[in-house]
Amino acid sequence: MSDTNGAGRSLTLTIVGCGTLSKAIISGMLKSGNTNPKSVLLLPTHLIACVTRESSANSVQEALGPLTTNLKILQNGNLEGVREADVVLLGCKPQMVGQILSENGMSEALEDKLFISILAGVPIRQIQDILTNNGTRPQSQPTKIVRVMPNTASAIGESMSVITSSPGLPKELDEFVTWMFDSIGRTVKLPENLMDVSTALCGSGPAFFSLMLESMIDGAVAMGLPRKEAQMMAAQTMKGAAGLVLQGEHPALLRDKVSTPGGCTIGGLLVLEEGRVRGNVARAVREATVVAEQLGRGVTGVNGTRF
Ligand SMILES: NC(=O)C1=CN([C@@H]2O[C@H](COP(=O)(O)OP(=O)(O)OC[C@H]3O[C@@H](n4cnc5c(N)ncnc54)[C@H](OP(=O)(O)O)[C@@H]3O)[C@@H](O)[C@H]2O)C=CC1
Ligand SMILES: O=C(O)[C@@H]1CCC=N1
Repeated sequence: MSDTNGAGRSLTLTIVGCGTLSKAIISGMLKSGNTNPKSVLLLPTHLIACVTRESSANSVQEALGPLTTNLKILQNGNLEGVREADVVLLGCKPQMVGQILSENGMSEALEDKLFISILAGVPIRQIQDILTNNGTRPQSQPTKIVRVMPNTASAIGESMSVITSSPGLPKELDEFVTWMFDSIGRTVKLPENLMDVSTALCGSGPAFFSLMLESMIDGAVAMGLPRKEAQMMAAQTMKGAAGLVLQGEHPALLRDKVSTPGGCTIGGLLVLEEGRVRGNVARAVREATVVAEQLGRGVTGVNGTRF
C-alpha cells in the first residue's frame, strides 16, 4: 500500500480501536508496497485511527506515523472518524462492541459502508443487531459486514487471516478485503461457524507456538547454548519445519523422517509423549475456541477454571 498512487480509486480507512492487532495490520499493509492496480480497484490511501487515551494515540503515531503522511489520529472521535470513512476496521476488545456501535448516529454513519471486524467471538449477526437495535430500527442501506481473523504476524506480512463475508457482498468489496489481507500474509475463506476455532488456531496460535519456542530455548540454554543463538536457532528451525509442511509435507511423515532409529529425536519425542504434549496442545486449542465464543457474548470470568 502506498499513500501516493493512482492505481485504484482511493478511499479512507478508519480504524476504530487501533491497538496491538490493528497497528500490526496497518503497518504490514503500509510496508507491503502492494499497489498492483490489477489486483484491486480500491486503495486505502487515507487512514484515520480512533482511540480514547493519549498514550494510545502516541503509540499509533509512533507505529504508523513514519510509514505514511496520510494518517489522522482521533481521540474520542469514533463518530467523526466513521463519518469520514469509506471503509471501517473495528479493532476494539470484543466487550466494547456494544458501547462503540450503539453511540448515537453511529448506525447512520455506517450505512452502506464496508465494515471489517477483527473481533474474537463477535458474530456478524450481533453487529447487525446492535446497528439496527435488534431489528427495530432498520438501516436504509445496510452496513456491509465482513469478519476477519488475522494474527499478529500481519506486521511482517506473515498473517494467517480467515475471512467470512455477509452474503451478497459486492464483488468489488470482496476483492478489496481479500487484497487487503493478502497483502499481509495468507488468506482463507471459511463459513462463520468456523471463526471461533480459527481464532484459537490462528489468532492465539502465535502465542502457543511462542511457548513451544521458549521451552526449546530454555532446554538448549540449560545444555550450554548461549540464549541469543538458541533463540535464533529455535525460531529458524520452527520456520523451516513450517515451510516444509506448507510445501505439502505431512507433519507425521516429517517427524518420522527426522527420527533416526535408535537416535536422539525419538528419545526426545517420547519424553514429549509422556508429558501428554499432544493432548494438552490440542486441549489448549479447544479451550481457546470455547473461550473465544464467549467473548462476544460478554460472558465474564471466561478463563475461570472449568473443572
Ligand atoms: N492481539 C492479537 O494478536 C489478536 C487480537 N484479536 C482481536 O483484536 C481485537 C483487538 O485486540 P488487541 O489489538 O490485542 O487489543 P488492544 O487492547 O491492544 O487494542 C484495543 C484498542 O481499542 C481502543 N479502544 C478501547 N475503547 C475504545 C473506544 N471506546 N473507542 C475507540 N477505541 C477504543 C484502545 O485504545 P484506548 O484504550 O486508548 O481507547 C486500543 O487501541 C480484539 O477484539 C481481539 O479479539 C484477534 C486476533 C489476534
Ligand atoms: O486472546 C484474545 O482474546 C485475542 C483473540 C485471539 C488472540 N488474541
